[in-house]
Amino acid sequence: MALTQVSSNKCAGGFQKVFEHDSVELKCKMKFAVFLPPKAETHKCPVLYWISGLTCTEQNFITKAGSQLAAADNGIMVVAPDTSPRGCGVEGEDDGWDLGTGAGFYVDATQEPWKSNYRMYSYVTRELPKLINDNFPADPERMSISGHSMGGHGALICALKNPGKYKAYDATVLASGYAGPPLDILLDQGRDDQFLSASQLLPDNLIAVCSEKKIPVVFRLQPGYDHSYFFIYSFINDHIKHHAKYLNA
Ligand SMILES: N[C@@H](CCC(=O)N[C@@H](CS)C(=O)NCC(=O)O)C(=O)O
Repeated sequence: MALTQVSSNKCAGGFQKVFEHDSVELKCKMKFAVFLPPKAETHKCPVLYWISGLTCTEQNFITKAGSQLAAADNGIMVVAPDTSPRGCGVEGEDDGWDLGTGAGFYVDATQEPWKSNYRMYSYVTRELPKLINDNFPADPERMSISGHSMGGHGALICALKNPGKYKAYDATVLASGYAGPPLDILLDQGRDDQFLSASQLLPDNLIAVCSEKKIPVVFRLQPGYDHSYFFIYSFINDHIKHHAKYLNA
């Protein structure tokens, strides 16, 4: 599958790049960002997939989260795709900010008019990893997944539906039916997150299930922080290190 380079910037000793390609699953052009640490010049590297939240593109994480220095230090490639198909002309896809364009929810839609394009689950778990493994110095045996908000939920459903595929987990939803290899969840939540006070995020449910199932979870309620990338920027180093512990083991 042909990749077109959209941009390339030297960053943290490596390169922050963006590529475009024709997606088979989504039937449209898709962009994704890839950070290549200096180590990738000479070695195969593990890959951390980051999936973003509502309204994001491949740009939000790479321009706002400040992940590149920690990824360079730990020799980790970071792949951040767009959050939905775009420009497919699906009826209703631009009617609201929380469904459709910029809001693909990392699921494979089953109903018309969504089902032929809105296949973000297959895109992030199959098409994109194959593309990365075929075109970059990636070690296909060492991948993990993390995300924010819609992407935090997406990261956990990808992990739970593919036991053993991802080496580390970092998400905000229930793990009650999980029966795969051990999980180790690091969960940061801003105490002043506007979606938390609107009861749209339910970290207490995750904590309850994890204690019941004896799944290790470190939950940190961070005073004063909201839902924004300023919050992500503040704690991304801990999350990169958390993933590196497993990816570089
Ligand atoms: N409804 C608001 C909120 C959207 C929002 O908070 N999106 C989060 C993910 S759920 C985000 O990462 N926004 C992009 C950014 O802050 O760069 C909007 O449309 O701007």
